[in-house]
Amino acid sequence: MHTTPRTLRRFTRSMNFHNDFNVSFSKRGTILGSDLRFLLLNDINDAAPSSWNITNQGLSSVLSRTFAQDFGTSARKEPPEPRGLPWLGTILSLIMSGGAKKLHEYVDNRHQELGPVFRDQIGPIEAVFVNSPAEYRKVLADLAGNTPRHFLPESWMLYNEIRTQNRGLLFMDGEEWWHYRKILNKVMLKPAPKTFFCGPCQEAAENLTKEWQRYSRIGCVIPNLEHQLYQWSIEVMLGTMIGSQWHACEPWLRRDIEDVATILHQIFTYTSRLSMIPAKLAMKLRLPVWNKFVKAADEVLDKVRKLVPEMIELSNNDGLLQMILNNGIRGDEAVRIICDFVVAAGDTTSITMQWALLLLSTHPELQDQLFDEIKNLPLEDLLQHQLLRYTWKETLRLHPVAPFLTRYLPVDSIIGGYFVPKGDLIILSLYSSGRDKNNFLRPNEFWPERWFRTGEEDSFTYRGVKDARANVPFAIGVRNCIGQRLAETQLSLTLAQLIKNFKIECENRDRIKMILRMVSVPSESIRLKLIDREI
Ligand code: HEM
Repeated sequence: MHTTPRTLRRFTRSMNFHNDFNVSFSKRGTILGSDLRFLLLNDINDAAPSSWNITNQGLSSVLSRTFAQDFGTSARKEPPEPRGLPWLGTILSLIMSGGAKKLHEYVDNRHQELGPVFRDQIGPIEAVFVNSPAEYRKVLADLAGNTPRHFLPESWMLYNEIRTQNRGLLFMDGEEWWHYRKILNKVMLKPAPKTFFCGPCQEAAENLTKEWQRYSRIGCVIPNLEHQLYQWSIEVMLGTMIGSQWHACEPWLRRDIEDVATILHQIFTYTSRLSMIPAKLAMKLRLPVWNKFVKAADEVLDKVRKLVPEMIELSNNDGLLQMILNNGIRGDEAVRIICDFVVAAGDTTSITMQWALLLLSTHPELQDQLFDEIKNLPLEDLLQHQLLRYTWKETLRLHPVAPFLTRYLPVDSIIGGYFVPKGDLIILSLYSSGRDKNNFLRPNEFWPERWFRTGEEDSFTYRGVKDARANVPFAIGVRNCIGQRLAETQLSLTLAQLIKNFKIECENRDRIKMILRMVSVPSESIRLKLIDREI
């Protein structure tokens, strides 16, 4: 029998288990199994008061109690594992099922074979995969701790290291992350920001519509759809930063928007290619893809770094940028945070919009219904329009931009009845839970109306949803998406604007599949055709 690293690790784990785990029953943390900051964020959408300092000691006692409760009723069981080869794990099975671009399907099949929790080693990455709505909340909100840590692409970590770059929220950890996150929660996740997101989002929606009318009028397919939507999402991000002055300075910044969109697009392509090779090896071998990645990352960060002071000059007090500065984030700190906003916003909203347009093209009757219901609504009412919201919500269920959410757990835990030692990587399989018949009726169907509720406020049911917790495309807990409100506003207003002006068709919709290139993207360029609506 081979003694694989995995066998050794298991042995070590079993030896350490009783020593490592400190079951303490401190009186701190009275809300058992819940992260206090999470409750605060999700109930009132605000940050914790700065005086409220939850210590790690307090946290570990809360977590210890959660664990102790679970552990009291569960025997210590290891998650099931597929058969793999020593050192390589199951990477060959993944390659045979289509490679990294089909990882979501590979993982889905494994869940069907091994259940909602399993452990796998895919090449250098070993993780516990979880597909269980009840466990999602537990992992993201309870077990991940006060300053959750997530997995980051090795290529980006290495880049930051060789360039000694300090980066924004996405790359921060611990108390540093919480310091900035608290401030940004206040500015970006309070209910009010919707109103200051509205102007730039609507302006970008109108610009996109005007641009696309050029193609609808001559009856041709929208050229470079992917690139145009990258530009649209960067325009929204910069517009939100600048505020009401945006309209006046947008023409000056148009060239910058185009440049940033082009480079960002390249970065995602290179990052995704690098995810197949150890980044250090790619760097040592000076592979062209590594060199191109570094050049593109240098260019985009440099460009945004130069743009920020210009934007500060141009902006009014009502832009996100001034709000960030007024709340005490200054100079280089603001620059690095904004750089990462631009990077994080670039692909997420643009790719979600591509999927939404593709799905709408298969449902002309839904387009007509939406058109009739929204054509005369003012902006604020558009944001409240349920079917419009459910359209992008349903899009994200079927095509979550981030099909896997990741957390490193700070304490030994029980997940789905299985023991998971602290420090292990947990991967939540959103793609699988979004298409699971246990969670959704007719799970593979695009059916936005499924989200309509019936019954009383405290005992409602959904038309086609059995377990709404299975759909968390922006994550939940303290480390959820900081751009969620902005993305929601942007998606609702732009979809509304496009539906009001066009009938949406697609020439190649039957050929398009979902593949992974870091995020979930269409397998080929969508050939979108727009027909002007008679208003
Ligand atoms: C459809 C659009 C979007 C989706 C589905 C999405 C999804 C997510 C998810 C799932 C996370 C959490 C990652 C984790 O749990 O580790 C996240 C984090 C983040 N998102 Fe978004 N996002 C979207 C749009 C945006 C936009 C427009 C921005 C611009 C401000 C943004 C900025 C960020 C940042 C900075 C983080 C890191 C937060 C932190 O670590 O504290 N996102 N996003």
